[in-house]
Amino acid sequence: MLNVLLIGVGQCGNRILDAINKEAFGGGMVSKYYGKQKFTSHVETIAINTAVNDLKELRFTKARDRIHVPYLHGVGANRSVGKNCFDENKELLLSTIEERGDFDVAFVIASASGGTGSSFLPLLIEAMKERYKFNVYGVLVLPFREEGAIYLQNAIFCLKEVMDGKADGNLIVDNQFLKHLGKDIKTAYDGINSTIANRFLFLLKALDSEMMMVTDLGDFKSVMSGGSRLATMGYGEGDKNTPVKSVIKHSLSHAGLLFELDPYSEANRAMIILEGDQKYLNINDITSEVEKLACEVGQVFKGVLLHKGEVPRVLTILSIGASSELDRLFKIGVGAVEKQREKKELLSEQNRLIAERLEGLEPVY
Ligand SMILES: Nc1nc2c(ncn2[C@@H]2O[C@H](COP(=O)(O)OP(=O)(O)OP(=O)(O)O)[C@@H](O)[C@H]2O)c(=O)[nH]1
Repeated sequence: MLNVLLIGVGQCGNRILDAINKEAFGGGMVSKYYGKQKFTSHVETIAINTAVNDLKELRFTKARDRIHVPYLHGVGANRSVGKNCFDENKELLLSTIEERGDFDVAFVIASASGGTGSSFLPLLIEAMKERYKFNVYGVLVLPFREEGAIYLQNAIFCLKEVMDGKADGNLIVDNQFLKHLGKDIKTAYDGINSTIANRFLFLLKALDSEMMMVTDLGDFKSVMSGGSRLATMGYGEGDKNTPVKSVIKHSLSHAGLLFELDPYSEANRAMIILEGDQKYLNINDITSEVEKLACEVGQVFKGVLLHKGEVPRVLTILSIGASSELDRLFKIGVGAVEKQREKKELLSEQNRLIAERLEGLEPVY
C-alpha cells in the first residue's frame, strides 16, 4: 500500500483538496469524521493557507488537516510577500508534514496566479525535495485569461520557477480551457475542481494497483519528468457499447484534456491507464491506439485495471514538450508585465512632476 501526501495551498489549492476529500469520503457532510476514504492507498491531506477564512470555507477536509499560516487575510496576490511569508514559516510547515509520517509520493496543489499558493508551491516543493527522499509533484492551476495583469504575470513567473525547479514533474490544469464546465464562475470552479478530484482518485488507484500490464510510480515519474517538466491529464469514459478506441481517443481530445494540447505533436511521453470489464477492453484496439500515439510521441506506458461489470474508462498522462498554448500564455504574460512596468513608470514620472511643481511652495491660508 502506498503512503500518499496531498497538500493544497492557497484558496484554489484548498478547494481542490476539499473536492478530493469530498470524493474520497463519499460526499456526506459528516463522512469526514465517520466515513472511510475510498483510496486503496493511505492518503494524508493538508490544506495550507495564509487566509483563515479560506480554510473555514472547506467542508470536507478535517479541522486537523487545515493549517493556518498567520498573515492577516492572504498575501493579496503579491508573490514577493508570499515568498517572505513562506521563508518565515518553512519550519512550521515541514514539521507539520513530518508529524504525518513517511510517504512514497506527494502532490502539492495550488493556483499559479494568486499570491499564497503560487509563491509557496515552488518553495515548498524545493524544501521537501531537499529534506525527503520521496517524489514530489506540483499540480498548478492556470488563470482565466481575463483575470487581470497581476494574475497573468504571477502565472508566468510561477510556471518558469516550476519548470526550472526541483519537483519530479508538474501537472497543469487550465481554468480558461475548462471554462465551459460551468455557466458562471462558481459553477465553473466546482466543475473544474470535481473533474480534477475524479482524475486524481483514478490516478492514485492505478498507481496502487496490481495491473494487467505494468505501470507504476517509476513509469509515472518517467512520464512526468519528460519534456518541459509540465504535464497534463486526459480522461474518457464509455458505456457498454462504446469501442475502447473511442474512449482512448476521447481522453486525448479537447473534450478530455485539462489543458489545450495536441498530444500527437506536442506531448513528449505518455501513460495510458485503462479500467473496466475485460469484455470492453479489446486488446488489439488498445494496442493499435497506443501504437498510433507512440509513433508520434516516442514513449507510451500502458496499464490495464480489470473490474468485472464496469464500463471502460481511460486516464492519460501526457508530458508537454513544445506547446503553442504555453507559448501564447507566456506571450500575454510578458505583455502584462510590460504594461505594469509602463504604468509604474508613468506614475513615478507624474509624482516627480508634481513634486517639481510644488517645490519651494507652501500652502497659503
Ligand atoms: N479551478 C479553480 N480555480 C480557482 C478556485 N479558486 C480560485 N481559483 C483561481 O485561483 C487564482 C487565484 O488564486 P487563489 O488560490 O485564490 O490565491 P491564493 O493562493 O489564496 O493567494 P492570495 O489570496 O493572494 O493570498 C485565480 O486564477 C482563480 O481563478 C477554485 O476553486 N477552482
